[in-house]
Amino acid sequence: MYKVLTLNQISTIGLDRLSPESYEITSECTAPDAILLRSHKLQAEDIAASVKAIGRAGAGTNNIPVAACTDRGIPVFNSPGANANAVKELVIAGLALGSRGILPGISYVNSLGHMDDAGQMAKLLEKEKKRFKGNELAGRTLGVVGLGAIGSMIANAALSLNMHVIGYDPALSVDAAWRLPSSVKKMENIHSLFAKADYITLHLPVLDSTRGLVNADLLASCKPGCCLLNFAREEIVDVGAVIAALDNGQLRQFITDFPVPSLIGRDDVILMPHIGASTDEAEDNCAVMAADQLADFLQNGNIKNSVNFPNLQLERSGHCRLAIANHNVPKILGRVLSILADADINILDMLNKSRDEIAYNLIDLGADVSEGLLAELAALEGVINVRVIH
Ligand SMILES: NC(=O)c1ccc[n+]([C@@H]2O[C@H](COP(=O)([O-])OP(=O)(O)OC[C@H]3O[C@@H](n4cnc5c(N)ncnc54)[C@H](O)[C@@H]3O)[C@@H](O)[C@H]2O)c1
Ligand SMILES: O=C(O)CC[C@@H](O)C(=O)O
Repeated sequence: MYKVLTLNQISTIGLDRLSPESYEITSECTAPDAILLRSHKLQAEDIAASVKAIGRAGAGTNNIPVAACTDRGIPVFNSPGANANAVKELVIAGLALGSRGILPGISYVNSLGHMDDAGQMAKLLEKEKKRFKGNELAGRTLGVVGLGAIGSMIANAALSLNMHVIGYDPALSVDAAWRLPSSVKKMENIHSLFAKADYITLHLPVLDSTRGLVNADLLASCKPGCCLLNFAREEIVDVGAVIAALDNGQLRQFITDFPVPSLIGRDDVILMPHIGASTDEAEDNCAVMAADQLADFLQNGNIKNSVNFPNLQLERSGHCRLAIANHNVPKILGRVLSILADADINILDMLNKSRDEIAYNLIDLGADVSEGLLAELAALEGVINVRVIH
């Protein structure tokens, strides 16, 4: 029986993938085998020694101490693309809110509760509606920073709204490049994207290299009157610099899913409570993906969509499987194999892959391994953890 600790509310459609015969799902547990979470800020010291894997039902993993997990040989999984459509739809809504007087228009109408004559109200609205005029998106240029799962969907949607789309992504994957229509113009650097776009939308992860990326220097290069949308992460944008750019007219509007107190109460800011992925569909998709990945790791040692371990899948064969995480240095696998050979244990299949400083091995054996042999493998220099899976 595996114990899975949930640290946020996870869709039941996802949790139902973990059958009650094999899994106990609990929101309180001192020795879980795995943790399943959404945006809960997880501290390294709160990850019990029993934890073998962490599943993030969502895209961003900046709420998880990934480096500490890697050191401890714990794979961290996310659910890439599973909530991309939800974010895309909210960004399209953001573009509409940023181009038309929708929110002030609604507030104005709601302020007329004291009127009881429909004819008079209609007359007043016809007189006042010029205050809420906007511009169309068609013909404007949208700059998309980060052309992954979300950015590429938004680029496609904006093209279908007859916008011009330019994009910047210095680490674009081959798969993401295939998803992008050729009419999306790739920019050489982020400054030229900021200089050309009427609307700029951010869809990149927060990393050491992207923290504070949108700063006073970058904002100084944007087209005066530009509208900036941040549905990526708070830390990517220097809010003080955004407020200064709004005050001096460089930016016309800031629309974000990450409110902070200094942004509240401004007419040129639209704030949402981190609801980019808050749809039934996205929550179900993310939970299903995260639960399936955790189950395949716990039951088979397979790894798919980990942010710190190599992807690795091997059909099951033989009597049992060893899953070994080790530091990515020479000779460790050789030593493991020689211990197995000395114990007369036949290897039926195996796979070994590395990613940065970590290596991971799946080894299918023709016979069971004793506790003593497992301890011998675990004690090898460079081995981080060893698991036998029956
Ligand atoms: N508001 C929300 O609720 C919500 C929901 C989902 C994701 N997100 C955020 O959006 C981010 C993107 O999600 P995704 O699913 O598209 O991820 P993704 O991994 O598919 O795409 C991210 C893209 O950003 C690119 N990138 C990395 N560094 C960059 C840089 N310096 N400049 C430009 N591009 C860069 C990567 O190459 C990649 O193509 C997530 O990391 C998360 O922080 C927010
Ligand atoms: O879980 C959420 O509600 C938000 C998730 C989102 O920020 C993500 O990075 O996928």
